[in-house]
Amino acid sequence: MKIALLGYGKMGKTIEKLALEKGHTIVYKSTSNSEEGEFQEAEAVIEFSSPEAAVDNISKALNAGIPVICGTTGWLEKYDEMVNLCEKRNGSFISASNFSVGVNLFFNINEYVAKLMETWKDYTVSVEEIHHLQKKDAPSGTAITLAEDILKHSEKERWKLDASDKKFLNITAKREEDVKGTHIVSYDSAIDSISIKHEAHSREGFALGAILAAQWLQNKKGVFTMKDVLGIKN
Ligand SMILES: NC(=O)C1=CN([C@@H]2O[C@H](COP(=O)(O)OP(=O)(O)OC[C@H]3O[C@@H](n4cnc5c(N)ncnc54)[C@H](OP(=O)(O)O)[C@@H]3O)[C@@H](O)[C@H]2O)C=CC1
Ligand SMILES: O=C(O)C1=N[C@H](C(=O)O)C[C@H](O)C1
Repeated sequence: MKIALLGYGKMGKTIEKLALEKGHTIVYKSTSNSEEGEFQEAEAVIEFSSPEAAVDNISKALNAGIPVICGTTGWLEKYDEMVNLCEKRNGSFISASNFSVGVNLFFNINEYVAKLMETWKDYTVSVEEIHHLQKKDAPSGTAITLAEDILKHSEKERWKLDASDKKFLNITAKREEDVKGTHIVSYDSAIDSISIKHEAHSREGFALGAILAAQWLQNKKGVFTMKDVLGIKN
């Protein structure tokens, strides 16, 4: 597969290394605004850049008729706009807050636990995420996905970063040296606590998932999720 990397930082470089090991070719890589024509020969665009750059990059790739895998977080208020553009262009698009297999399994575990805990009102649910010091967005995209899945089974109004009011689902975001990505969902009562945790040991899981998604998307049209790629059912 001929891959264009829009965003060539920590993730772009990890994807390049693993893609080359798997026999793919990197035909283009960029750390700034691109013109559509520059990556026209790519069979997949893999976009891991910044919240400010993602929409422009995705739009250019969809307009160029190239399947897009987007891992960038922090731009989701424009997600529907990108879905509409993909449909208009008869394109192919997958965006995920987290491409690792482990986290996508964890999403299902989270929903299962949320359903189970729905009737046990003595427990207060909260989400905590810990990432490296360079991360630009907070809370993480993964924490937002976890919170939104919990909210389907909760009376909380919505999630909120550093919420003290019990009507909100509290998300805490911590930044520590070199943490690749840790997410903890806790249910606390006066008597005890229950928690589930996912901890990434490297960025390879995210990168492998993005390459897998790019391969899976070849010759498919539409907007898909990582659950489609992995065949995970709710
Ligand atoms: N969905 C998932 O599984 C995962 C998602 N992420 C997300 O991916 C994104 C990138 O993460 P990470 O690689 O760690 O971040 P980095 O900061 O290490 O890399 C981002 C790269 O994007 C470049 N960039 C900035 N503007 C543009 C632009 N207009 N076009 C192309 N590239 C641009 C930056 O260049 P410069 O340094 O010159 O500014 C940099 O090379 C983040 O949003 C992060 O949250 C991260 C891991 C997993
Ligand atoms: O910025 C990161 O590093 C990560 N970002 C994603 C997120 O915001 O959830 C995924 C992963 O946790 C690493």
